[in-house]
Amino acid sequence: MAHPTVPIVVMGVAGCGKTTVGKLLAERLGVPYAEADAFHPPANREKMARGTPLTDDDRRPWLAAIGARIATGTEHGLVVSCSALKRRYRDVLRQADSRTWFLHLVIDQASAARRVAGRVDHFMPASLVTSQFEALEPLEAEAGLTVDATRPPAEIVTAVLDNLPAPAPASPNARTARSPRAVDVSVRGEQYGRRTATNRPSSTAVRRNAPSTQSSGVPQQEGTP
Ligand SMILES: Nc1ncnc2c1ncn2[C@@H]1O[C@H](COP(=O)(O)OP(=O)(O)O)[C@@H](O)[C@H]1O
Ligand SMILES: O=C(O)[C@H](O)[C@@H](O)[C@H](O)[C@H](O)COP(=O)(O)O
Repeated sequence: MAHPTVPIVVMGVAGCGKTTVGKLLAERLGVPYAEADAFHPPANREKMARGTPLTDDDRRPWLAAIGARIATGTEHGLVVSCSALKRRYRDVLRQADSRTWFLHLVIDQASAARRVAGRVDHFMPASLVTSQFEALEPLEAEAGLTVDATRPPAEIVTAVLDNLPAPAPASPNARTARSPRAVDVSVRGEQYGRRTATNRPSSTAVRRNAPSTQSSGVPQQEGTP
């Protein structure tokens, strides 16, 4: 059965697992999944395939298209992958629906490069991973969750399900709905701030981002428990 949610954007640098985790999360929620790569104009994909990073101007139509998809997805829920590397890119997506909630999959550069290099049939070369980290502005004081991307995908999805805000009713006012309330959750048993009865501790390294909190997560190495 479909589990209606706020629009969820799975964000982070290339190779962090946006597609892998996003698809699994959408499946668990029973909501549609949209892949950000499908929204790139062909010129963007060709540029990246040549090993040239995209500029803000290159990303503008891509973000607008993803925003348009978010704006039409409020009724049935949506999980969309989008690197959304800079805060102002995320602002574009929040403008589409102010309830938009971000899952930042945090990964170290070596692991991301290894994953991208190991991927076959994908236009993104590993040489672009450095530029992705240069552009990255981590999710901070924004509605969402920061999770260690080297945890198993199923564990990451469980952490999301544990922390996802209840959706405001889908309505014509959805675009002006308030953002979820600011709450922190524990990180590997350590208390990083307030917790409420609705937030169960999770064994996955997570941080719930919110407008009044700072994130300071330390990503774990691939394969660590
Ligand atoms: N949590 C994870 N643990 C181990 N490997 C992963 C994980 N998430 C993704 N991968 C692998 O890393 C590679 C990149 O994942 P992908 O989902 O394509 O990332 P992105 O969409 O962010 O570029 C793929 O080979 C995928 O199988
Ligand atoms: O903004 C960008 O520079 C690109 O959109 C980039 O962030 C994205 O990562 C590529 O589309 C590769 O796709 P993957 O993230 O799936 O590797």
